[in-house]
Amino acid sequence: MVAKAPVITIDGPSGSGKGTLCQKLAEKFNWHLLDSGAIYRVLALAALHHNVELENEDAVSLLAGHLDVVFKPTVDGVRVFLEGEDVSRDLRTEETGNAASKVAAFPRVREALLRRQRSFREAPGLIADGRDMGTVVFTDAPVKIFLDASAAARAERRYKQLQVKGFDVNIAHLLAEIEERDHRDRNRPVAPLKPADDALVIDSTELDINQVVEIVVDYVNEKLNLNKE
Ligand SMILES: Nc1ncnc2c1ncn2[C@@H]1O[C@H](COP(=O)(O)OP(=O)(O)O)[C@@H](O)[C@H]1O
Ligand SMILES: Nc1ccn([C@H]2C[C@H](O)[C@@H](COP(=O)(O)OP(=O)(O)O)O2)c(=O)n1
Repeated sequence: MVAKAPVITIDGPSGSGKGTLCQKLAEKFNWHLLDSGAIYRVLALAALHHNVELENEDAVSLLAGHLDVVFKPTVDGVRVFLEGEDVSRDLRTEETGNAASKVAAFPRVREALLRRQRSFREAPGLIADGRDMGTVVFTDAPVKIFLDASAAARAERRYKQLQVKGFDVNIAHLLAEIEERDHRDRNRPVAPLKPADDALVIDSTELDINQVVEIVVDYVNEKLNLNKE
């Protein structure tokens, strides 16, 4: 039997730094990258484009099974196309994040997206970013990380990030949205946001991104014996 490619799962709440960490790990190890949140975000946009109500589980799971999404790496990062249209900018708003969190609460939607997410697992390895990467999608991953930070720190990070991108944002509003999304993601009955039993939990509230990367790279090297070949 051919051994499956290794996976490093990075789960955690919004603004904890998952995307930034995953990008750096993918570059360092030259592994593939799965941004599972982007798939839920694209699905939410598809529902809006097709006038499908976010509360309609039947219709949204049907859309999930037929989602026409393409991730195109460019020099400025990955661009995302929904049915041929570049939706990269719409994808990153808090409204889209919130809508994604709503459709992601449906069990049949999650089921419909499982195979698509697992298809990203290819040699030499995969860095998987999300909420349930270590608990549901890649339970056999040899390295699992749960990245956390206080809600206030995460709202401030998101505020700066969106401001730089030219979005008109309000920090109190962002904090309220992050708390609402956390609550929904952590309390849904299927695949709730929580650390896997075998995950290393890192609280990044007082750490900068380079410190987080260093902790994770040391842990990966130890777990996968990358330095001992
Ligand atoms: N440890 C950290 N300290 C300060 N800022 C961070 C840290 N990690 C990430 N950031 C910044 O916070 C913002 C949100 O990070 P991101 O990786 O998009 O989080 P997530 O994918 O978990 O939502 C980005 O602008 C990123 O540069
Ligand atoms: N594996 C995943 C990834 C995202 N989701 C849902 C829940 C999240 O609130 C939304 C958006 O996720 P995303 O990772 O893009 O959001 P952040 O960048 O962390 O703000 O999608 C999920 O349920 N399971």
